[in-house]
Amino acid sequence: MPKTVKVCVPGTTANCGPGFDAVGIACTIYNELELTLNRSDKLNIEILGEGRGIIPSDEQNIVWQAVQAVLARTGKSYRGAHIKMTNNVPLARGLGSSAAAIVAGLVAANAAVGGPLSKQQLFELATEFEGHPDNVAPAIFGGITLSAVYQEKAHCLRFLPPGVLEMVVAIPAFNLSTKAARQVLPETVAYQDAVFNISRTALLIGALSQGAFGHLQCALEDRLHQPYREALIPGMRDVFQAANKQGAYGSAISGAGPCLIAFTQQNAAPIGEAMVAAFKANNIDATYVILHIDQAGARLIDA
Ligand SMILES: Nc1ncnc2c1ncn2[C@@H]1O[C@H](COP(=O)(O)OP(=O)(O)O)[C@@H](O)[C@H]1O
Ligand SMILES: N[C@@H](CCOP(=O)(O)O)C(=O)O
Repeated sequence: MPKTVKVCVPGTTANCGPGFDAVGIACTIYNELELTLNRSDKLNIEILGEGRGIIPSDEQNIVWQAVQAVLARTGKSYRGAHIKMTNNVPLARGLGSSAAAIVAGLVAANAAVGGPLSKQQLFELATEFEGHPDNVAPAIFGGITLSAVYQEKAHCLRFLPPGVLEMVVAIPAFNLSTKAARQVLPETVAYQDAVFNISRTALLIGALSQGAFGHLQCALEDRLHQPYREALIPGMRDVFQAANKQGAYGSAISGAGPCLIAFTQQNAAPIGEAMVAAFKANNIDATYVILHIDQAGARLIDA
């Protein structure tokens, strides 16, 4: 009887303002994946929840491609599988659905063949797949992650802030693929803008690691991606202002957008409602969710 493995992987919010392609946070919104490898040559992919009817259910599926990458790396060969995914992370909204899918495939395949690869090896594979480490790092390790690629190897440090930090995410009713949101970015930036972002990123990590959240208003400022992506997210500045007016510490684009995220320790629901109303005033329907930091990252659960 082929063994079924089941994994749970968090969605993630990347960048956190100035930390473009480097900072990420695992969030309490999850996708689940069941994987059963078999000796047939039939690939059967069942998709429930977000992405049903949209995500490819053949060899093009990135979960299956991630599974194949682990099999190739570990010298195993299976052409048949049953994959069942139950997705809560919305697609192409800036909450790391592609990273969650890749990490789910890697972690499940590794477990299915006896767990030969370490978390660090899975992180390196995941970074190659995704092209940037900031979503896959928190999806694998949980918490707040700082990552960089050095000599073709992905490095990551993870920490948790002291105190409870709530994340209010306004989810507008339109998609924005990360690819499209990267295409609007310039090839080069001004020296002053680079310096501006270095100071904000340094302050951001200090504020998050020390629980000095009062610095977030300044620390979430960014000049490397948000100004260029603003045109793709109608009402962005109004939504930030609405959240801040309700007492949020600060706000940013979640990942490549279009979700916008506000950080707070109180008043989360009024902040979410104000963000939705500000989107509405710009003719954009939206909903909101209140998320916390997922501490564990991708994990095996009982099948
Ligand atoms: N569970 C999944 N299984 C397979 N592919 C997925 C899954 N979730 C997302 N994807 C792929 O990732 C794409 C979205 O990735 P991306 O544009 O990076 O946005 P984000 O990661 O912010 O949600 C989807 O259009 C789809 O092709
Ligand atoms: N650093 C990336 C993050 C993309 O995150 P996603 O959740 O939108 O996939 C970028 O800003 O392009």
